[in-house]
Amino acid sequence: MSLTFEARLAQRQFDVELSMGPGERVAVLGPNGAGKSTLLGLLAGTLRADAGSAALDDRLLFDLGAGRRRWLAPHARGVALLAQDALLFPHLTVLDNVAFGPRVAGATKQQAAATAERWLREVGVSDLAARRPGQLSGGQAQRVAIARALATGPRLLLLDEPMAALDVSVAPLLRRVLRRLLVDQATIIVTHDLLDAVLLADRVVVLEQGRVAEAGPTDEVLRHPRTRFTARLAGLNLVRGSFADGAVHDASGLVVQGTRADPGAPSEGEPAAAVFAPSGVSIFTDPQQGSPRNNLSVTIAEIEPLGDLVRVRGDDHHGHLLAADVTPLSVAELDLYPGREVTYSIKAAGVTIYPL
Ligand SMILES: Nc1ncnc2c1ncn2[C@@H]1O[C@H](COP(=O)(O)OP(=O)(O)OP(=O)(O)O)[C@@H](O)[C@H]1O
Repeated sequence: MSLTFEARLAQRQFDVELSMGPGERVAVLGPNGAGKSTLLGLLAGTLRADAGSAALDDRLLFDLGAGRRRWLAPHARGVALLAQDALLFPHLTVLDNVAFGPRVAGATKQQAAATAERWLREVGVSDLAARRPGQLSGGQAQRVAIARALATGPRLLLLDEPMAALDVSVAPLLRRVLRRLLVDQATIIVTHDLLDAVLLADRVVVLEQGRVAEAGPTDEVLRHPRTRFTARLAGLNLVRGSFADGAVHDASGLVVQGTRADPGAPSEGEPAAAVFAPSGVSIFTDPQQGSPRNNLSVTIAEIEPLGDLVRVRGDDHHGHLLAADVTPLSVAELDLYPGREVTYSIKAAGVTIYPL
C-alpha cells in the first residue's frame, strides 16, 4: 500500500501534503487544533476537502476542486479508523462486533466468525467473545476495537490517540499489542505521546496550524527538531535563528554558541537551530564570565520533579522557556525558587547546531 494525499480545507485552515510508502507507519504529532483529526477525517471520508486529491495505491479516494468532484464513500476506501473510544455496537457480542466488517464485505457467517476468532486471539481477548461491550473494561474494549479494525483487512489503518482514553496502567500492554500487529500494516497514528511515535512509527509528521511543520524518520526528527513543539516533546531546548561566527543568533539578539552537526552544517547567514539537552545546563546564582560557555540570564518560571531530578524552566527574556535538569540537592543548595534570577551555563560542546 502506498498513499498520496494533498488536501485543503479553508474552514479549518488546513493545507497538508503527505505520502507514505508500502507498509509504512507514520505518527502524526502536533499541538491542540493543529489539524491531526482533520487529516484522519479527510482520509477516512468523514470530512470533505475543498480541493485536493488522495489515492491508496490505484484506488482514488477523492479528487476535488474546480471541475473535479470525484469522491469515494467511506466504506469503499479500505481505510479503517480506530477512535479514542472503542465505539463498539452495544447490542452485539464481542465476536459479532469483530465479525461485522468481514460480513458486510461479503464473507459467509462461518468465514466471518472464523476471521473474528482469529483477530480476537491476536489481541488476546478470545475469552471475551461472548460478552457484550457493556461488560468490558476500557482496555478490553479498545483491544476488541483493534481486532474489529484489522478484521476488515484495511489497506490503511488510522489510529486516533488509541491510548488516550485508557488508564496509564493499561496503555503499555495495548502498545505492545499494537507494536506486534502493526508490522507491515500501513498505519497513521495520531498521538500526543512521544512513546507511541518511538515504538509504533517509522516516521513522524508534525502538524502546526494546519500545515506540516516538520517530517522525517522518528529518530532524526527527535535528534534534530525544527519546531519548539517537537523540541519540547523530545525533551530538548531549541533556539532558532541564523548562523554566524559559530553561533545561532535569534531575532531578539540571543546568541548561542555551539558545535555544528556533521554532516549538514549550516553556512554563514543560513537559518539554523541550536539544540541542547536540559542535562547539559548548569545553574549559577552569580553571573558567569568567559567562553566557551554560553551564559544566559533567566528568571526561574517553574520547578517540577522529573524522576530523580528536578526540571527548572527559566524564561530567558528572549521568548524561550529553557529547561535545566539538576539534582534536588542543587535546588536546595542554590536556593532556587520561581521568580529568582539565575544564570544558565551551557558548554558550546553541548550545543548542536544544524540548518533549518
Ligand atoms: N467541527 C468543526 N467545525 C469547525 N472547525 C473545526 C471543527 N473541528 C475542528 N475545527 C477546527 O479545525 C482546526 C483543526 O482541528 P483538529 O481537530 O483537526 O485538530 P487536532 O490537531 O486534532 O487537535 P486535538 O489535538 O485538540 O485533537 C482547529 O482550528 C479547530 O478549531
